[in-house]
Amino acid sequence: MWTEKAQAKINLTLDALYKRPDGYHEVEMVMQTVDLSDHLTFTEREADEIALSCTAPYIPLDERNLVYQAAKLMKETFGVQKGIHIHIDKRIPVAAGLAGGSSDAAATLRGLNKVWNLGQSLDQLAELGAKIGSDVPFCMYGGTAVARGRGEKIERLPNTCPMWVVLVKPPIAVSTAEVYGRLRTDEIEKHPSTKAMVEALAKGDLRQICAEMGNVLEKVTFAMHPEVERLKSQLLKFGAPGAMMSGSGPTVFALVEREEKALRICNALRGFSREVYLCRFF
Ligand SMILES: C[C@](O)(CO)[C@H](O)COP(=O)(O)OP(=O)(O)OC[C@H]1O[C@@H](n2ccc(N)nc2=O)[C@H](O)[C@@H]1O
Ligand SMILES: Nc1ncnc2c1ncn2[C@@H]1O[C@H](COP(=O)(O)OP(=O)(O)OP(=O)(O)O)[C@@H](O)[C@H]1O
Repeated sequence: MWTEKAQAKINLTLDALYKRPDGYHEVEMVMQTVDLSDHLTFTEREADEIALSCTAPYIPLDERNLVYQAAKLMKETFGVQKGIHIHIDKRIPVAAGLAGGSSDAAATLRGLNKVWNLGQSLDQLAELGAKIGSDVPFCMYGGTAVARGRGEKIERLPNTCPMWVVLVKPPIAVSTAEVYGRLRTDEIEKHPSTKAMVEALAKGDLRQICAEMGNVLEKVTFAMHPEVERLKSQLLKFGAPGAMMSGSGPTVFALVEREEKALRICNALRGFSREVYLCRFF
């Protein structure tokens, strides 16, 4: 038996430069993992099959699950003729913009690399993970990083100071494909600056980090779901120095330096939302 943690991520910046001929957007994003994680347990089984179980009842346990896809990819790539049972203890909210599925897929590649003794490096696993989804390579490494290309080209950054993060997820699901599909890159008013965010992180200056946050998908998701923008305004109203939507949403997050203040904001938000999480950069 082997266990792996799959960390959630937030986007500190998300910029889309243009739509590529392959349908994906060329992006530039500063990404950060937080200590909110799914726990995956791997148990070898007799029959040469992939079997999944999950604590969340509404998640598919077949080929639609990114964990299944990751296990199948490992079996096919390395010709493994062994069975595996993977249990997902789901703690990351689903379809939230927190890369839950992508991080589970990355954890599956890492886990099976160990269980089946395949000897692959993290870089090799990240390259393989890109076949499953654009966020998987970043999730392979975690920490702080710049992601480019369609998200799969990762430049790792040194760890920054461990800020507190308040996450709030409204009770709606957002399709990443639909949000990107509605984005018009020629109409983007302000592109976030990767360079300025990287400098702010290197200094560990929360005010500056908050000032440099930007996500070009916010406008699209806010237009579809005004309650997401309202939650962001509430985070700011309750005293967060900076707040933004993560990925394609609908989760919004606030960065806070001190734990007491983060707890105060969490408590205030609980009056408006059932899904409020307190975590830290990880
Ligand atoms: C929104 C983010 O989560 C931010 O980190 C990512 O950019 C999306 O990552 P992801 O969910 O792993 O995305 P994928 O599963 O690869 O793609 C889902 C869909 O989003 C759109 N997509 C995704 C990534 C990208 N750079 N450009 C896109 O236009 C495509 O329509 C694609 O079919
Ligand atoms: N292991 C998994 N965990 C969660 N959802 C999964 C998983 N595998 C497949 N899915 C499906 O993928 C969809 C998106 O879920 P996920 O939690 O990965 O979204 P997300 O947090 O928005 O990810 P991203 O930020 O990468 O776009 C859900 O509708 C879910 O049914």
